[in-house]
Amino acid sequence: QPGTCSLPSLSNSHRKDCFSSRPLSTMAHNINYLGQEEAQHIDEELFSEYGFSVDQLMELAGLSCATAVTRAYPLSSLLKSRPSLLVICGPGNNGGDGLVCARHLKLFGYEPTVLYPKRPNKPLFQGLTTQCEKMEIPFLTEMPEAAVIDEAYNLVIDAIFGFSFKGAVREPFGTILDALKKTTVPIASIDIPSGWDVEQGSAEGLQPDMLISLTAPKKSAQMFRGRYHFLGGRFVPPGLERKYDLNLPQYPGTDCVLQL
Ligand SMILES: NC(=O)C1=CN([C@@H]2O[C@H](COP(=O)(O)OP(=O)(O)OC[C@H]3O[C@@H](n4cnc5c(N)ncnc54)[C@H](O)[C@@H]3O)[C@@H](O)[C@H]2O)[C@@H](O)CC1
Ligand SMILES: [K+]
Repeated sequence: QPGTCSLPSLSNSHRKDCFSSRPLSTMAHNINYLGQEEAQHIDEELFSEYGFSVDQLMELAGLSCATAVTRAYPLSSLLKSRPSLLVICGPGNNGGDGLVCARHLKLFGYEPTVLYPKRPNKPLFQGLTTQCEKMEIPFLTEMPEAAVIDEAYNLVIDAIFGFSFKGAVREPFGTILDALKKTTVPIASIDIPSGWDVEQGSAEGLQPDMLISLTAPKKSAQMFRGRYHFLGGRFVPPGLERKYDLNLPQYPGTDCVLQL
């Protein structure tokens, strides 16, 4: 039931139930869940051997995320009178995906607001920020408290950390993740639920309602217990898919996302 706001139960028994009842499509497909290094190697090869640029893939990744959000939380299903969303962007490429996603969601009729506390001093991210500003997307200067988020937004998009996250969370993101853990509005995580170990996940971490895996799911996606798991980033060349034995399911028609 798209758009309802109850969070999934987190009990261990529930976890097992969910795991064994994963949709047949994913199990039958035997998708290769990537380790952290594998994901980083694929990333490097896309640029070095396959001739892509970062901004090209980021655009496709962010568009996939925005499209997946429209599938799981269509405008008509949102509970608040305004279609408000909070997009929280981190300091790396996952944050860049978030900025692209925010821009497309605005074009799709949503009202995103962005929090972007650590901005890399690189033309790519400066350009993406300018594009959002020109799209009249407001930027917050500080993280709202959990109660304020619950009051103001229908959904939080977590674009804080992706597959390069390692170690203990450094500020200001520790405070941001703590506030997010207290919110009750659904969270949609881009690529990895932020703060999760890329391979092991995190039982005490965020429990997003939605996960959008890009290129291929990472190992921690097996611990995802939310309602919606989508695959996006439909740009993998066949040679790369064979080399890493990705065994990706087929995207329907011309779609840029696939629900797993
Ligand atoms: N190859 C692919 O498939 C693509 C990947 N893209 C995105 O790129 C992401 C990976 O991007 P990056 O490699 O830039 O890395 P991330 O965006 O995962 O994060 C790296 C940033 O987080 C910081 N960081 C890492 N650990 C931290 C910690 N413990 N506390 C605080 N800060 C920490 C790093 O200093 C760095 O600034 C993917 O998850 C995906 O979202 C897309 O943009 C394009 C296609
Ligand atoms: K994330």
